[in-house]
Amino acid sequence: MTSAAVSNPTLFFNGGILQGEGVEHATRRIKDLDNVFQDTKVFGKTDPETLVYEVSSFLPVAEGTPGGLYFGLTHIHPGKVGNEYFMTKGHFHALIDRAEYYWGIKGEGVLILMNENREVWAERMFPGSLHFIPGRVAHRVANTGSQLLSFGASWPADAGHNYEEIRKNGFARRLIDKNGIPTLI
Ligand SMILES: O=P(O)(O)OC[C@H]1O[C@H](O)[C@H](O)[C@@H](O)[C@@H]1O
Ligand SMILES: [Fe+2]
Repeated sequence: MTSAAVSNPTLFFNGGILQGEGVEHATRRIKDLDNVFQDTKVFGKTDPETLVYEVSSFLPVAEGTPGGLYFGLTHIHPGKVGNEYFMTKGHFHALIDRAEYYWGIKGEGVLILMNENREVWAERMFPGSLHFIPGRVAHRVANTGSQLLSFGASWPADAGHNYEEIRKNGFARRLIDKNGIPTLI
């Protein structure tokens, strides 16, 4: 029981699923990830319907609203295309100076970052890890474990996504499984 002034939250994540009014769900399958993985031969032979990651997001204001804040929960399935881990497309923000937080909730992964000079670095992601992604830095997450990787995200509503740059030129380094060890090459 709660008093009139103390209500239940309208959003919650239960067992990793973001629920509430206005929550949107999206899936990314192999067929949606053209130009993401290096091994095009193995990619072409992979079932196009294979689920790679799922994103649920709460977008309370219209995209582009200054001062608005978005929330996302992403689940990346374990798997590889050749020796490269399942990962997100990755993007710069359309308003490139906008920053973002990611944080690890479940599983093991690596956050891959790249600045505008195409310098790449990476941070280990695990339950409780917190990642501040400054503006002007592209970001992508790979699931390096054998379980689902779940992470949260929060970013400004006017940040937008610039996928084109990464789709065309990729990241300057790739994270591969080298004898069982996640390695940036
Ligand atoms: O957009 P991607 O690069 O595919 O990454 C997947 C998603 O990860 C996080 O949840 C981000 O905050 C979302 O904005 C993004 O859409
Ligand atoms: Fe982002």
